[in-house]
Formats: sequence, C-alpha cells, structure tokens
Amino acid sequence: MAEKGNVESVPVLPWMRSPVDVSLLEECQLHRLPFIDPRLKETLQKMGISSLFPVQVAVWQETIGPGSFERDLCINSPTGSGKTLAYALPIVQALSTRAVKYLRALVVLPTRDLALQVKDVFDAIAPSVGLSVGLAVGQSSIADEISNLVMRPKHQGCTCYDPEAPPPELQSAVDILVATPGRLMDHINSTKGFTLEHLCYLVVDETDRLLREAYQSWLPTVLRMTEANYQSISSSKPDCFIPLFGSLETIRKCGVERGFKGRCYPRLVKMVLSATLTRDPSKLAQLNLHHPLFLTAGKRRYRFPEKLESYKLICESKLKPIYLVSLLQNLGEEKTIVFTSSVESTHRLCTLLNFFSDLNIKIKEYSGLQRQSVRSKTLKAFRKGDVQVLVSSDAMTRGMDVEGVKNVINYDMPPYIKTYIHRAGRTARAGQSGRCFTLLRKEEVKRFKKLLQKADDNSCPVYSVPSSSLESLHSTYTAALERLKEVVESETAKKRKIGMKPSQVGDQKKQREK
Ligand SMILES: Nc1ncnc2c1ncn2[C@@H]1O[C@H](COP(=O)(O)OP(=O)(O)OP(=O)(O)O)[C@@H](O)[C@H]1O
Repeated sequence: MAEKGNVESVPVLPWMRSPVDVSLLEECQLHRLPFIDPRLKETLQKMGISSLFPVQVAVWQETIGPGSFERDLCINSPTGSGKTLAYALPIVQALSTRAVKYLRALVVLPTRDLALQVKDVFDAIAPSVGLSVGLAVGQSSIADEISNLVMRPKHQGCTCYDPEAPPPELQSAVDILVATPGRLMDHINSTKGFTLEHLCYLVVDETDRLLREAYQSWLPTVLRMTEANYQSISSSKPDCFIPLFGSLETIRKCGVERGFKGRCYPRLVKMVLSATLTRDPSKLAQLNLHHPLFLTAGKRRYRFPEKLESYKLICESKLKPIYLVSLLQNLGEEKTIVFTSSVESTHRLCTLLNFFSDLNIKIKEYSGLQRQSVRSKTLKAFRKGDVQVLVSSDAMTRGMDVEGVKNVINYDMPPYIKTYIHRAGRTARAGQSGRCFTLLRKEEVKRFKKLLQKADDNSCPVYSVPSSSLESLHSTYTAALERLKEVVESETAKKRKIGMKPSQVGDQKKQREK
C-alpha cells in the first residue's frame, strides 16, 4: 500500500501518478503576476512580500484566470513553503468581486493555535478588498463568537419596529471563516443564521491530521450540506423529526450562485494541503474530490526544506539532559524548539532545564496541558524573542510558524517520518536556513536511519559536544535532579489534595483542547 510503503512506493490513485511538479517552477514577482487585484498587490508589498513562492505560483495558475477553480487541488509541499498564502490569496482575489456578504469560504484546521495563525494571514489581506474574516475555535464564549459570525440586517427606510413582523433574516457577518472542527460543528448544530448555503471554497489544511480524526463527522456533514441538491431536512420533516443539522434550513443553490458580478461558482471547490499528504485512497475518498489535481514538490514523497541541516547526537539515556544543556549552550541565544514525546515530559524537562543556572537563556514550556491563554502568552514572548527556547510537546509540531527559529531539537526520537518532517519544519522556513538535532540512544540509531531513509535527503552527520563541557555539568545536573524530584513530589501532593487522579489530568487536557 502506498500509505505504508517507503518513498519509492507508487501512488495508488491514478490522478496522483501525474502531478504538477511545483519544484520546477520559479518564484514570480508580484508585478508579473497575471490578474492580481492592485489592492492585493499593494497590501502584499506592504507586508514585505515582493514575489510569490513556487507553490503559490502553481496554485494561482490553477485558480485565477481562465479555467479558474475547475478542479479540486491536492497540495503536498514542504513545511514552510508558503501553503497558507497559496490558498488564501486566490480565495481572497476570487471573492473580491462579490456583491453580497455570505459565508463563501471555510478553512478548517486541526488546532486552535493553527487556526489563529491562519486567521492572521487572511486578516492581513482580506480587508483590503472589503472582505471580513471570522474565527470559530472556541477561544471566546459561543455567544461572542455568534455575534461576530451572524448579524441582523439593518432596517432600511423604516425607523419603526413592528413586533408583529417576521424576524429579519439573519445574515453572515463574515465572508471567510477559519475554524476548528469541534466549534464548526457547534455552529452548524445550534447557531441560528449560520449557513453553508453559499459556500464556494473549502480548505482542509493539515489534511492528513484532520482525516485521521473524525471530530463529530464534521467532514461528511459539511460535504452533505454543500451538495448542489442538498435540501433542508426541515422542509420535509415529520413533526417528530429531531434536526440533525441544526440551524441549516436552506436549499443550496444549484448552478449560478447569487451575489457575484457576472461570475458563477456552481460547485464547492476543495483545496487540501499538507507537507505529508496522505496517499491512502480510502482516506482521500472521504473528501469526495472533483477531478483532483495533485501538486507536489519533486518526485519523492517526503521532502525537507532546502536549507535544513540534520544532525544526530548519540548519548547515554540517563545523560540526555546534560547533552541537551551542552547543546543549548553551544546554540547561545538562537531561537530553538525542543520537542519531547509527551506533555508530562515537556513539563519535567522544562522544569529541569530552568534549574541549570549555567544556561543564561529564557526557557518556557508549551504544551496542550496548559490553558490557551498561557500558551498564547508564551508564543507571543517566543515570537518577540523574549523567550529563546520553547520546550514543547507535539502541540507545536504542525504548521506553527515562528519567524527566526534557527534550531529544532528532538529530545525524544520522533516515532514516524511524518513527525520528524513536521517538527524539523518549524525551522528552515520560507527559504531560510535551519538545523534539526536529534538525541539518540545507541539502540535507536538504526531505527532512526531507517526512518530518515523515507525522506529525500537522509544525510544526518553526528554532532559532537565537547566532553569537557559534559563533565563540567555533572554536579549541576545532580543538584537539578534533586530539585526536580521535590517539585514533582509537591505537584503530585497538590493534585492529590484537590482529589485529581492522574487520569483526570488527561480529561482536563481534552476539555481545554475542545
Ligand atoms: N511569498 C512570500 N514571500 C515571503 N514570505 C512568505 C511568502 N509566502 C509565505 N511567506 C512566509 O513563509 C512562512 C511559511 O509560510 P506558511 O506558514 O504558509 O508555510 P506552510 O507551507 O504552510 O508550512 P507548514 O507545512 O509548516 O504549515 C511564513 O512566515 C510566511 O509569512
């Protein structure tokens, strides 16, 4: 099977066998980009963007101009290659001629942090052509979210309010919605006036991750509600009918959509993207793609960013923290993300590192165990450079874009090549250089080599830290371990006091991620 096989495996789906090779394209300067709206061009220039990256050029060619959006797009392009703008720009350009505000584009992402990041990209460009962008991620209360997504039309030419009159039609307050699946389903099920009736574009970002988890069947629900002949169940429901699709009580228009000047969008266009896009036919079938076009970078299935260098550090298991501290000392104040295998080890490792007074850098923890507000604050400080090192669980692995990250360290070996690619991809973004270090126990070296062979460039030399530096850290390490033990004991006692079983910590985490 293609999904399980290594790099040379042949994709099973016929349309995947003849992809558009994005790596053969050049960047395109904005002034040469055909059909671009001058307002968007100016906005991009103000953002410091003077040309489009190859994947953005490829998507633009397939979406803007003659034959635009004829096919659904499946995009497999390396981390940091600019996939967000690749879909955001054509969508914003295409909607820039809309006359009436309806919810026309839906972008779904697996996590709240990623959704916030993508919303920022849309917010940077959409207002310049009069479009508004909404967010449905559960960051604020559902009531606040609803008031930002749905509005009552203003009374026109009538100043009096007639209580006998039917309630005015609710309207979308946004043209584009960025959402996580859970909150999207909340609005579909219970927000009055929230409708996908006019949806023209559906983006499924980090597709392989989103397809892995069903999230209350959000995808079949969205697809069903946007079918051309989708008919509201309310129009034919028997009295005892319990609505499955909550607030959506509309018939999707077949053929020409309303609200566009001289253009029509007869079907929902889908764009699905990832740096590690699945090739599993059964998974892709869930998307119900229309005549899909596969855009990929090069012949190999997995590709690293061009300027990424990978290194391995081979060390004794119990001395790993010392190797890490020594490595961090070498890296100085460079922005670095340290990945661990779990939220618990993230917390412990971060606590331990902060007991090393020899490290004159600010180190913070970032994991799904923390509250959203804490995570956002940490991320902000990291972006600003007030924090130099983030110790993170896989909450940071996918899609997160922080400018200037120079190094990624896998404190624990990633279990899959996909995990390696996404973690390493937090550096060497947008054509910049970056390094990925992986700490390995001797018995892991072989497995790690096999794992890297699944990607295009699997050269990974050994990185050595000076033994003198390791020796000098021993006594601090022993003292730091003692302090860590005390902290862990006191935290465990605190949890016991409030009657929290270890399993409940996991439940609490799930609640926060909702
Ligand atoms: N045309 C461009 N010119 C300059 N910078 C750009 C351009 N397009 C995108 N960028 C920058 O490149 C960085 C990476 O973009 P983006 O986050 O979209 O990558 P990605 O391909 O989605 O990565 P991942 O697979 O990790 O999610 C961002 O900081 C973005 O601002």
